[in-house]
Order: sequence, then structure tokens, then C-alpha cells
Amino acid sequence: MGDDPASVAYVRGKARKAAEVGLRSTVHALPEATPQAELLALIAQLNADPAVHGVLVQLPLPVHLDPQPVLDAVLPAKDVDGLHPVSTGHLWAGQPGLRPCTPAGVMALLAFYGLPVAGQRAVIVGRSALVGRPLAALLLNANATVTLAHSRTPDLGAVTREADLLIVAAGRAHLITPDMVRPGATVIDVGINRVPDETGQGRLTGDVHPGVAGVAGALTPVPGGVGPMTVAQLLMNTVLAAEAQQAQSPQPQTPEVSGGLLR
Ligand SMILES: Nc1nc2c(c(=O)[nH]1)N[C@@H](CN(C=O)c1ccc(C(=O)N[C@@H](CCC(=O)O)C(=O)O)cc1)CN2
Repeated sequence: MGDDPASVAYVRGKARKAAEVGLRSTVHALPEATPQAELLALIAQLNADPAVHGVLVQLPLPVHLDPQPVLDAVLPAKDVDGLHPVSTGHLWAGQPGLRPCTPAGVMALLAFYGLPVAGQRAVIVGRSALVGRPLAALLLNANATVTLAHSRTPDLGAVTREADLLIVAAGRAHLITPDMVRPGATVIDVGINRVPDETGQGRLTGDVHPGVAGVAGALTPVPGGVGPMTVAQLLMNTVLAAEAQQAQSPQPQTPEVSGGLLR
């Protein structure tokens, strides 16, 4: 909703990647001033459409809208963003379900590089519903010992220095400096901050100071680290949701859809 340049770019990127892997997507771009009832009516229409396997509402919403009733309106079976309370319940109960995309992307990245999680002391900085909270549950489910730090945590450096695995999603450029990191720790930078540069366009940088590369055992870059994993996980969730819906109530598929979605 609206014309926030970052959201417009993220949605465009999601549609492009979906097309690349053979998923059909439709972007419903609504004007900033759209009333909540109109947005809820659109979600209800998509929920009821058997040709639609996944629905996501790009965040943030304009300030006049309360995000929670909007997220609650998405049918849990189609909740490819993993933000519906049913998905959250499954996650915290350690049951299978659709997981929020950025935290799931972090877990996929750790697995891909063979970085250990079980038994590790994991510290997350940032307690957002989109990243920090669900990531705490995913790490717990993977048998890490988890600390969730945030803007009111006193002596943040003392907490982060305890981490074998430090994940930063605070939304503050270069919050984590080299002295706050244990030598050899794995550091995952979820921050995406645009800071002024000489071109006037702004430069992307993370929540972790570049000097941390000299201390950490592994450090994800920004850009090109966790961000693209978010989109990959969205595509994965969409395929999982489609497969689960197909198993629940098999629909006749067009050849094009069968080729794209069913293995
Ligand atoms: N409904 C949702 N809204 C938002 C989510 C989300 O998971 N669900 N996450 C973010 C934005 N986001 C996806 O929506 C997202 C963020 C970053 C990237 C990415 O690939 N970043 C690149 C840099 C891109 C740039 O030039 O700005 C990178 O880090 O390399 C993809 C998706 C908030 N909203």
C-alpha cells in the first residue's frame, strides 16, 4: 500500500524472482489512503480464490492502518509470510508450519554454510515481530540457548560478547562495533540502512560495523546477505503452501501450473 520506495522495490523484486522460478504472482498496488475495509475485502477475495495459494501484505502499512487485523485476515493456509497468529502458534509450539521469511532465511543460510546452532549461545539484538521474536523461536527449536536483547537492554556489549552466534536486527546502522563481538563468533547482519553518501543516492549498510569482519569467524554482508534469503524463503513457503492445499483438496491443474508447482 502507498508508494514507499523501499516497499515498491521489494515487491517488484519478489514478483521478478517468483517469475524466474515459475510461480505466478499478482501485485495489488493500493493507494495510501485505501480504507481498511477495502484492504480486508481484497484479502477475503484472495482467501476464497482456489487459484491463489499464497497471500502476503507488504509491510509497513500506512500509519492509519492497524497491521494486526490485516495480518489476521489472511487465511492461515495461505500465510506465506508466516505472520498470522496461527503460524506464530505453530512456531512457538515447535510444530510444522509456515515460518516468517527473514528468520527462516537466516536459518537456511546457517545450514547452507554448515554453521552450528545446537548448543550455541545465540544472542539476537532486536525484538520485532518480523525478525527478532520469530528468530528466537526458530533458534530455540534448533536447540540453541537464546537471549533476546533490545533497545532497553543495559550494557548491550556485555550481552553480545557472550554470543557464539550473534544476530543483529535492530535497524541502527553500525550499532555493533568490533569490541562488542567475541573473537570467532558467527555474526548475521539483518540490518538494511540507507546512509548518506557522496552520490546523494544513499548507500546501503547493515547494523554491524565493517570492522567486525576482523573479529568474527563469519560475517554476512549487506547488501547481498540475509536480504535475498527473505525472498527465497517466500518462494519456498509459497510452494509448501500450494503443496499442502493441493494435498488437502486436490484441484484440477492446468498443464502450466502442474509444470510449475508439482514435482
Ligand atoms: N510482508 C513483509 N513485509 C516486509 C518483510 C517481509 O518479510 N514480509 N521484510 C522486509 C522487506 N523485504 C521483504 O519484504 C526485503 C528486504 C530486503 C531484501 C533484499 O533483498 N535486500 C537487498 C538490498 C536491496 C536494496 O537495494 O534495497 C540485500 O540485502 O542485499 C528483500 C526483501 C520489510 N517488509
